[in-house]
Amino acid sequence: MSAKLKAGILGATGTVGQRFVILLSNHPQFIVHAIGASPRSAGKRYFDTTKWKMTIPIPENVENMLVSQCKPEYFKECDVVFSGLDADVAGDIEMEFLKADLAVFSNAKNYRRDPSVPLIVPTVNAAHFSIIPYQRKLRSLKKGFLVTNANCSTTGLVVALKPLIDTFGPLESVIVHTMQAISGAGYPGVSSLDIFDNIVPFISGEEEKMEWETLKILGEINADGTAFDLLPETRVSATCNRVPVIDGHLECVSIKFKNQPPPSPEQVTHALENYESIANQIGCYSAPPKSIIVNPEKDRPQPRLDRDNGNGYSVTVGRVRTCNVLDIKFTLLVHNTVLGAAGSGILNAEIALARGLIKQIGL
Ligand SMILES: NC(=O)C1=CN([C@@H]2O[C@H](COP(=O)(O)OP(=O)(O)OC[C@H]3O[C@@H](n4cnc5c(N)ncnc54)[C@H](OP(=O)(O)O)[C@@H]3O)[C@@H](O)[C@H]2O)C=CC1
Ligand SMILES: N[C@@H](CC(=O)OP(=O)(O)O)C(=O)O
Repeated sequence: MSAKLKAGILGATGTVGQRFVILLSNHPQFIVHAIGASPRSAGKRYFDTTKWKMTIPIPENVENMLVSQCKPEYFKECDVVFSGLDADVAGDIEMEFLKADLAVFSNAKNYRRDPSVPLIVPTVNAAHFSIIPYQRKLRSLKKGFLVTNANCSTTGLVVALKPLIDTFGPLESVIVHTMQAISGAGYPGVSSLDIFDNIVPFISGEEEKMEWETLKILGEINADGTAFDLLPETRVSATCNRVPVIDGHLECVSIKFKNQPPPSPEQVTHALENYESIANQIGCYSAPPKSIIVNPEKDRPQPRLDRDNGNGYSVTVGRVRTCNVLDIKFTLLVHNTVLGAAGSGILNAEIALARGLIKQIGL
């Protein structure tokens, strides 16, 4: 395959869409070919209709592109379609794109629980791509498929839990408290009067998503690639808070292992530091050199200082220590719009490409 694959972005004007635009500029395998948003934006130049909130300018190849409606006919030349659509509309639109036999990588929550749709955090459960042949058969697709990535807070959590389960066996319980950035709520999102000088101890639906998605992602796919088995026996309890930070979700995690006695904090640190994901092993362009960075300083990770580690694709862990109630506790940080959203979609597409699942249109 020589030329770059043509990428479409649905919801290109939004918080996640803007991150897609940044991460795809200068990508060696994908080039932005079509962008879509709501009827409010359709027909306008990207520069004119987007409330650009990134700290670097709009890439030149996209600023003058015309935004189209999110209809498959405008994206039929795209080899891959990334969706950063609002969940209120993602369900219907993504299904139309799937029916048009396009390869869709979705950030929205709508299909994460679908039994034939994989929920993939690229540095955790790339093995779940094996459901795609079954999904295609089920829906009579030749080259299209739908892959979802996870809720942003769930993403950070499962990256840290994966090497611990692999090394020390099943977890009995996980208790997590989040401090989530405002960019997680999109734009304009949380009103300044609610979040300035304040913390909001509620994010609608977030705790339920963390508690359920963790079990699908860390569970197994069955031997014939036709179903997911949720992680058995592990109970997850999440409490989610919105804090006045722009990007980067911080999470305080306590865990109890099934096998006793549990590993020491040093053994846990070693397992986290030495974790290598499939995305690394196959040499994906966006895979960070280390999926997990353990920072030994006593007051890290911190959102402003650590969210860009691994270009936003690494999860940073710190404060690994004994828990007096469960076994081990630690703090982690995930960049919510990179690994927690657009970055996962792109890295998932890189893995799908390496696995031969994406067929270039016109070749
Ligand atoms: N922000 C984050 O950290 C994360 C977000 N997600 C998920 O990603 C998705 C996008 O989130 P986010 O970027 O924050 O949201 P935003 O509200 O910032 O952006 C929403 C996007 O959807 C488009 N849109 C709205 N209505 C329609 C419509 N009727 N037809 C077509 N397009 C429409 C908007 O276009 P327009 O500008 O024209 O209105 C905009 O491009 C959501 O499903 C969210 O849950 C997932 C993980 C993390
Ligand atoms: N709810 C997350 C962002 C998000 O949109 O998540 P989801 O894709 O699971 O709906 C946050 O507020 O930080």
